[in-house]
Amino acid sequence: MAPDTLVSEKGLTQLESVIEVRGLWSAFPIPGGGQVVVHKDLDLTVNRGEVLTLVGGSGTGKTVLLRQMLGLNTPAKGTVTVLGRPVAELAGPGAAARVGMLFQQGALFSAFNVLDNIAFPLREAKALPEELVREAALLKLQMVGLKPTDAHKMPAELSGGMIKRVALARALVMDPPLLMLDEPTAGLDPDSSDAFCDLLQSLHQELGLTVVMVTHDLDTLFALSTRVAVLAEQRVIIAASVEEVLAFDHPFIHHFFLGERGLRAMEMLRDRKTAAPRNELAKGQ
Ligand SMILES: Nc1ncnc2c1ncn2[C@@H]1O[C@H](COP(=O)(O)OP(=O)(O)OP(=O)(O)O)[C@@H](O)[C@H]1O
Repeated sequence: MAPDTLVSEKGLTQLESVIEVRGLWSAFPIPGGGQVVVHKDLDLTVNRGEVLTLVGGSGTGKTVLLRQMLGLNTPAKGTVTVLGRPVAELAGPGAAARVGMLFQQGALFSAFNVLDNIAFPLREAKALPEELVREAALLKLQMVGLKPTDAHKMPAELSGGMIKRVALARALVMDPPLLMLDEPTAGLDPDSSDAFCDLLQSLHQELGLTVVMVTHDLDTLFALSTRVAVLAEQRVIIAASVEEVLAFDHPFIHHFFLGERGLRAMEMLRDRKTAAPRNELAKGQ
């Protein structure tokens, strides 16, 4: 069976790809001459409605791959297509309507209050009158579990979990179909991390989002991923279900998943399989 097909109740269904990375080479010049090649002939497909998690050792190029999928880095060779168009077209006006990005540090504007941070992409697009901009931003504020009374708080007054929620509301303010998350739960305590995972999962289901995520956190990976792509040897060595990835024989996979914390997370996965499935959308793909 082709990798991008699955058998549904209705028969064989072709999955719709949202991102296609083909033959990608990413390289950076080294001071004094030469270059470091991060990706070499890398292929990856992201399908509509999935939560695809990128994992790999430090320096394997996860962030560079996310940046390539946002059009922020330029391929040395190969192509990146997002929503059927060359990724270079993503940059510039209207980009936030196509892809929402949650950066690792939240990256809020410290001089703007919560509401103005959320409203920023809408104001920049100059597509709506001010009244509607405020209304849309307030709606997203509530969607991420914040209260209207939080609207006028400044970033310095917020907890780590609240900063992530504001950054998420801002990433979603233009209703993009595609969301990229770089270490979404990094820096959060376990309770805030679980709460943020639950929020991401319910938004993924309610909004039908396609999500690409980089994370080192196995709890987050197991809670959210419908597929996992492993970066090693300058390419994606496997992109498959968690179970298939676990069965794949590679030193990084052994180290990452089968160490002490990996075994704990796998127990979680087993518990999850015996309980009601958390991700209905993943099932319906
Ligand atoms: N702008 C740049 N100039 C030069 N080298 C870069 C640049 N951006 C990334 N690199 C190099 O590319 C490699 C991959 O970096 P990247 O940040 O994507 O790794 P990563 O897999 O996300 O790592 P980590 O898990 O540690 O965050 C690293 O060797 C990094 O030094």
